[in-house]
Amino acid sequence: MNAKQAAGYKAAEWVRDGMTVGLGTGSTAYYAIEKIGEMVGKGLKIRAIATSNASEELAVKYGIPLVASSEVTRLDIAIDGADEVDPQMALIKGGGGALLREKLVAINSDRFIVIADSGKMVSQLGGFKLPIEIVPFCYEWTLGRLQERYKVEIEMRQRDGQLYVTDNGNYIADASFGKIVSPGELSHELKMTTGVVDHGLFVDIADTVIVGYDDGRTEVIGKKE
Ligand SMILES: O=C(CO)[C@H](O)[C@H](O)COP(=O)(O)O
Repeated sequence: MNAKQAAGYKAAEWVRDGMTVGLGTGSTAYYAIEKIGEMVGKGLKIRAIATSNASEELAVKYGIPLVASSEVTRLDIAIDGADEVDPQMALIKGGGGALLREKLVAINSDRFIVIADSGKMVSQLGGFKLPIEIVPFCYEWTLGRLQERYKVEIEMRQRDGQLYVTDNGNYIADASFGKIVSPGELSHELKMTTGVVDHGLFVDIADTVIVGYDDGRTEVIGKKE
């Protein structure tokens, strides 16, 4: 068992009969979805909302019943990966481009469990490029305003030589902050920038972090039991 698998499988222990579950995106969330699928196969009764088209496909593959957002007011639990986790459980997410749906699902869940291999734990956020989701209309102006304001390298994410397009039809700009001194302030400021839809800073959202290690051990850190 690898570190991501250990964390993903451990998180599935919090999923109980009758719950509505948010399914994250990425290679760590993959293992949680796989395990939950196995539990559903053995009779667990849940409904789920996926944070990306890719995770929705996985849920279908593993036989996890999906529910429309119109039928749900709140989720019981959401389980998702992260690119960086600091000691206050603030996160950088969005390496896989799903940050907007991930944040929507996380903030509408009674419990948000982050699953991460130990390499994601950092003393200060910012080593990983911060993904910022921006609208395609006049995106060059939004990019320019961000570069002017923060004076750090910010580049448009590309895939196959084209601008990367999110599941929501937006673009992503990746910002190399290096060190983020005040994640809360930056989060608020970015959110106030016209043209920015959302960004990958998740501050005061995570309830629990499950850290996975290469030897298969896990460590549970958190505000909630
Ligand atoms: O935020 C995400 C996707 O938008 C992922 O959760 C994050 O990038 C971590 O991915 P992985 O588990 O593959 O390392």
